[in-house]
Amino acid sequence: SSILLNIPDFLRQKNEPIELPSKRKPGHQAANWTPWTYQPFCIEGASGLSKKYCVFTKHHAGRDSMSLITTPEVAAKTIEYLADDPLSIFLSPKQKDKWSWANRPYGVTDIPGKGKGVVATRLIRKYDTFMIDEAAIAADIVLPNSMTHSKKVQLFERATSQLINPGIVTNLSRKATVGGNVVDEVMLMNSFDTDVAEVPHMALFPYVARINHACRPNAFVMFSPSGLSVAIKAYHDIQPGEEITISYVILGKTSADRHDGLKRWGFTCTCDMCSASRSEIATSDARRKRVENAQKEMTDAWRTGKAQKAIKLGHEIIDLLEKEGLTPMLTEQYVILARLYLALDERKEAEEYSELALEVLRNHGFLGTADEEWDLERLIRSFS
Ligand SMILES: C[S@@+](CC[C@H](N)C(=O)[O-])C[C@H]1O[C@@H](n2cnc3c(N)ncnc32)[C@H](O)[C@@H]1O
Repeated sequence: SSILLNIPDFLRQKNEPIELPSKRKPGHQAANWTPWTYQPFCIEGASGLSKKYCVFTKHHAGRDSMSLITTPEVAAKTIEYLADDPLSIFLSPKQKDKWSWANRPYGVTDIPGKGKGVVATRLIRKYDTFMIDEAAIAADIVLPNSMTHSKKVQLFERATSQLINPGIVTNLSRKATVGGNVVDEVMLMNSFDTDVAEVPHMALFPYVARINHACRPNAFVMFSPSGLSVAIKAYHDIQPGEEITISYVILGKTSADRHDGLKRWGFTCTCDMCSASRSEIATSDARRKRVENAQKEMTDAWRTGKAQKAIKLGHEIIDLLEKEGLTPMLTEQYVILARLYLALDERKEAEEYSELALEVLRNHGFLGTADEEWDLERLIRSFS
């Protein structure tokens, strides 16, 4: 078998009840698997893949505890992030003072046709950060393909059972029957793609996992540098009673592409845009297709020295994005226009578009929480 021997398991007599590996006792001399709470439990990948994947659990990390299913290399790189305080990452000192985990402006409730969902219980203001969450489980994305099903299930079950509160994960299963498993019923339908130590992982954020998808969402997800915590921010004012939604797929896609992107989540989307009339969907798709084509034309025009044409296309794209309500996608266009104007030595226009880009970026929280100085040059440098 390619399962690496786990000594405590190996020594266990047949029929002996399965026990979790012993936890480090407080004050006890640290074992060599520090800082993890349990001895890492490892399984090799499929034959031909030399990588081994292990479960690394840490209690009192994240919300209460966190399990990573990843390579020892990635696990080693995440150690420096385990004590991160997500409030300091996502909130300004003033916002942090006002933050309360108990007094949340939303609740979880049944939503017809979608299972459960999250609904605002108070007014949530445009650009407010109103939910902060930390991964309970994060797993290397190649795992679902590179291993036999039973090995995967073993790793995910171990990752879950070693958490302080496994219910936070298992409660997300929509199956009423017992005998299911975490990977098929919870991870695949509830996790988000995130980079951990620059390696793509799927991460389960138990509170965010209750937020349903909408193609024109009222909120969005921001990841921390470690990829292990997230903040949810409002795109616009959200009224009490309104369902909170995020997009599970990249913004700006046509209905067919959104449909493809949502396949792995295993549901037929019933959001406003998916249930709109054929003609409304066609109008929106036509604009989005035009954005894609105009972006290509703009790049070509720029490459062949037709700066005026590129600028004209840039304005057309901005107009289409505004009509589609795709504000976050405007920043890139503003930056491109700033660069084009700068190249033509039209400094005033360049500054104008740089200001517009910075405003959207700042509002969305992408410039961090500190009052750093940003100007045209720095903006262009960071985007090139
Ligand atoms: C991340 S979970 C969201 C919370 C979930 N509704 C629950 O009850 O736990 C994703 C699942 O919610 C449902 N869902 C999310 N967005 C939906 C939508 N726009 N239309 C229909 N079902 C949706 C699907 O069953 C999907 O697999």
